[in-house]
Amino acid sequence: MTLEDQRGGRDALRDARRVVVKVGSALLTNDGRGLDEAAIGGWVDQIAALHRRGIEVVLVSSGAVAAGMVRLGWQMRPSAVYELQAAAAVGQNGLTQCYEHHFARHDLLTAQVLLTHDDLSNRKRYLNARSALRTLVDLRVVPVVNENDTVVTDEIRFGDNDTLGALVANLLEADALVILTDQEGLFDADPRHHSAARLIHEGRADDPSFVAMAGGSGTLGRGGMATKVRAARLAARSGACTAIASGRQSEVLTRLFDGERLGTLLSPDQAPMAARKRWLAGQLQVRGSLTLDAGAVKVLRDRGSSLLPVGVKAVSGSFVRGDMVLCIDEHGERVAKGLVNYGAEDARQIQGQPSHQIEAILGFMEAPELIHRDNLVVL
Ligand SMILES: Nc1ncnc2c1ncn2[C@@H]1O[C@H](COP(=O)(O)OP(=O)(O)O)[C@@H](O)[C@H]1O
Ligand SMILES: N[C@@H](CCC(=O)OP(=O)(O)O)C(=O)O
Repeated sequence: MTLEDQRGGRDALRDARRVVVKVGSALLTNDGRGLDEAAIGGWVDQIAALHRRGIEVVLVSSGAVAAGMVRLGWQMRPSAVYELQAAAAVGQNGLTQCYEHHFARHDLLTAQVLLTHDDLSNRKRYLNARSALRTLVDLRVVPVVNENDTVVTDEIRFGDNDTLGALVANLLEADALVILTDQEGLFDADPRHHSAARLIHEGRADDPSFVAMAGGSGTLGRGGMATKVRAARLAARSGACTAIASGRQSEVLTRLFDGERLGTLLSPDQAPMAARKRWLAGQLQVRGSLTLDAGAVKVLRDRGSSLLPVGVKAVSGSFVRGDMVLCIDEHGERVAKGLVNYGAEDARQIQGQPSHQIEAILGFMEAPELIHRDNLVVL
């Protein structure tokens, strides 16, 4: 990797506007039990500082099981999935309270968002989660995301919130994913077992040699570095770079976003916008098509605008909200592809109408656009 590449990678963090910060269990708990409230307060202070700089932050936080164990008076982390789920359900309240308390010191509101991996692969729920998170972020609220542990089993068993962090970065097309853990970053071997292990400073997210270096966790049943490297690959698909760093380093977040060379930075192999568009285009099968009038074709192509119902002349196919549809011009030529906000029946009713009429026609309004520009790829 050239010096130029290294600088470029760190610049991506310095220029980031929307970021996902994932705080792992290994870090949140001192000894695998209970929350390290003072440390949480420190990360909250840094996130608040990023907020003041105008950076939008979504937090993905583990720690529910650990907090629940303390509340229930359990000394040992249970191995039965149903007990882990019970602990997570009890502990999630403590986790939420802790974040709420610390963010309130900075006059910031938090929102609890519990998701499963399935929510993010189902198209409709994907769009719902996306619009809810975006609205929260626009309202300057800090979403605190965790796995919905009472309805999943695999994730709680493998303790992997790294993947969830990457999926949220994809969902929001974040510029960066920061994974805070108990190690300084990715080493060329597990530093717990190899004292001579060396820190990887920068690399490509899809470099296969990193997968070989990354081992499991020190603690039974957690993802370790392997899930972090995989998360970096996943995040790169929508153009996000991933930083893996120690949450114990002072001012780690603010320093990373100042462009300081901390931890490991894994970058996408494509320019973020190209990666983002390719990711969107490759998402799904096309389920239908919208025929656009000449004015809509022009604003989509020239200005990258959203598609409003007023610019649609015909709707074909049967699709539901969240499906991918093709936009064509009046001669049948392909113009764009995107995730549609309304199902085919509703789209037929609102085609050609101004957005302020949507509610009167359908009795509800999901969004003023038929396809939001962020969900649209011009072909
Ligand atoms: N190559 C590696 N570099 C750094 N840490 C590694 C590596 N391979 C395995 N690990 C282990 O991964 C652990 C961090 O993962 P994990 O315990 O799942 O943390 P978290 O709860 O923050 O997700 C480290 O404590 C370390 O023992
Ligand atoms: N969702 C669970 C476990 C998630 C978890 O531990 O993930 P990780 O931080 O990646 O090791 C919790 O909040 O305790």
